[in-house]
Amino acid sequence: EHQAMPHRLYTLVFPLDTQNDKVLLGMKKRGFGRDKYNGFGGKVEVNETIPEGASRELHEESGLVAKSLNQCGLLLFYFENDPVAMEVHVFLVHKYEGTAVESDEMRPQWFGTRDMPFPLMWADDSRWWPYVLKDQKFVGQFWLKADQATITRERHFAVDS
Ligand SMILES: Cc1cc(-c2ccco2)c2oc(N)nc2c1
Repeated sequence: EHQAMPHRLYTLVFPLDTQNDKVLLGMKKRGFGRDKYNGFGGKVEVNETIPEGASRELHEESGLVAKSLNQCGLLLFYFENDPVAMEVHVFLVHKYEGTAVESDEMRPQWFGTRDMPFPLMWADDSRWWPYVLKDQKFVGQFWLKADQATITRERHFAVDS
C-alpha cells in the first residue's frame, strides 16, 4: 500500500569559469521561471540519459558545449496544487567549448560565484548554492505554494558523493 510519489525529471546546469570565480546564468525570457536568472536546463526526454539531457539543454539554451559534466546535487520540489514533484538533477560544467549566445529562451550573463543575483533567482537557490561553493554534494527538498515563489517547508543537507 506504499504509494510512490510521481515525479518528473529535470536537469539544471551551471557553467563555471573557475579561474575567475564566475558562473554563467541565464535570464529566462519566457515560459517556466520567466524573469528569473537560473542555470540552463529543462525536461529529460524519454530517449536520453539525465547527463545527456543536461548537455542538450545547455547547448540549446546557451550555445555552450559541455566537455565535462559533474552532478553536484539533487533538488526535489513539491507543489501544493500539483501531485507531480519535480526531480531536478543539478550539474556543474568546468570544461566547455563555445561562447554563450542569447537565445529566444535565455539571455546569458556571467556572475561572480559569491555575487549571485539571488533576489532575481528562484527562492531555493540561496539555500543550496553555499554547498556548491564548499564543493559539497547536496540534496534539497522544497515545498512551494502555488505561486511557486513561496517556500512553505524546506530541508537540505550535504551528502557524501
Ligand atoms: C520549482 C523549481 C524548478 C526549477 C527548475 C526547473 C527546471 C530546472 O530547474 C528550479 O531551478 C531552481 N534554481 N529553482 C527551481 C525551482
